[in-house]
Amino acid sequence: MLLGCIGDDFTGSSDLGNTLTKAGMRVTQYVGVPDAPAADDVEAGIVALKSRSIPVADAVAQSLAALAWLRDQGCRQFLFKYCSTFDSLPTGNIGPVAEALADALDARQVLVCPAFPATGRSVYQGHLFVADRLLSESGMQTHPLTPMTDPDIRRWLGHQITGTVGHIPAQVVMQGADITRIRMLAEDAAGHRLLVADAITDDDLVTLGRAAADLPLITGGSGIAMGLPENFRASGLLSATPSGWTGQAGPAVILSGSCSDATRAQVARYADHNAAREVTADQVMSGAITAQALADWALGQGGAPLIYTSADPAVVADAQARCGREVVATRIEALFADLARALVDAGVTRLISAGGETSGAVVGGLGLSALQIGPEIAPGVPMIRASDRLVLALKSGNFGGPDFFARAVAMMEGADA
Ligand SMILES: Nc1ncnc2c1ncn2[C@@H]1O[C@H](COP(=O)(O)OP(=O)(O)O)[C@@H](O)[C@H]1O
Ligand SMILES: O=C(O)[C@@H](O)C(=O)COP(=O)(O)O
Repeated sequence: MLLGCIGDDFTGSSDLGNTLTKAGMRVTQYVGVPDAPAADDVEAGIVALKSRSIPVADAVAQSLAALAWLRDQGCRQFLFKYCSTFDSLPTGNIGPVAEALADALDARQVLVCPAFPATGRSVYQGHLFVADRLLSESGMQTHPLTPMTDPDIRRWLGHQITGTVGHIPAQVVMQGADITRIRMLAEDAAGHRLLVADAITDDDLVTLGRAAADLPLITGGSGIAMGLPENFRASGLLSATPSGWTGQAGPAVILSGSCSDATRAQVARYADHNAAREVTADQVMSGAITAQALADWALGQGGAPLIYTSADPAVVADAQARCGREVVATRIEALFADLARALVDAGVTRLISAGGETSGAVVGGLGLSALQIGPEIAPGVPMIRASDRLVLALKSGNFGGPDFFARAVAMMEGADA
């Protein structure tokens, strides 16, 4: 294994897997820290954690355990993947995990770059944009778990870390990898270890990847990985043969716990023409609905039914105010975990899950350990083979076009979308 990656959620990890696979690496995504060695042919291993919204100390401990396992697999470089919308609280986990990994690796210059231009995320003057909106006006300011109310990534990260934050401006990145490296050294000399890097285009990300060829630790969204495979290829370290992929026939079900604007639009579009069942937070909290009852409903429908808790920000806020943010989230996620297990036990072979925390619960509920990353359904969302009879898609809340669910159902069967 060459590149060792730690993802702070499951959709994010598969997004990273997608970037690395498209750039020609053989990628496996692991569900938590494995207790056995990796297969010999894995070139990039991604340990997917569910550490985005857990207490800081737990996120640090789990990330260090993942790092230790990846080091044991012989990795030469490490990447910490978080969300392209920098999902974290001001007291949150990205900074402390990055600092702990940097300490463990003795890393002096650590890039921090959530940019992912293919999905509209760019970083300019240290500020994160989603398309033409600042992060704090993009819808992310009402995220159920990590409301992003400040678009200045340097300031947000500064709340989280013990050290100081440096900056690599776009004007530097655009001058190429050598000038970028010189700026990184200057930031290091000024005492900054975590360096927020601007990136507006894929070319900027490739430049940053080239500039980071010798760095032990890189952090960011999946975009920051774009330039890394080429560094390994240029050193003659990558195998030329891509791994094969086949689709999966059989029953399909869609589960959606994401409340993002994009997912709610996808839910509305899909529900217009397909069997769809909404589950409310109150039904989950009161126990009025069970996973088995929902599985029975889904299995009785034709086509690929959708079960969703996705709701408007006001509805979510109301449930959280009455029951507590974490309690509601935990109960809904537990329902999705039980539901996923019941569906797969009953013969479902294609499962699509929308939402990072939701997908973590789904994959956890299925008791999976290693996932093969396949072709892309939409930017940031690959198909994933979980076993010889189960194919998954783990969709980030914000990703995919309005017809994502129908497209995923078709592509996962092996049909053209
Ligand atoms: N109706 C609802 N009320 C309150 N919380 C909800 C509701 N539906 C989903 N949630 C919770 O909101 C969170 C959504 O996060 P996630 O699945 O990561 O989606 P995203 O990818 O959009 O961030 C989950 O913890 C989920 O359980
Ligand atoms: O970087 C991204 O935007 C995604 O890969 C990601 O991390 C997904 O997180 P969710 O939006 O919570 O699904």
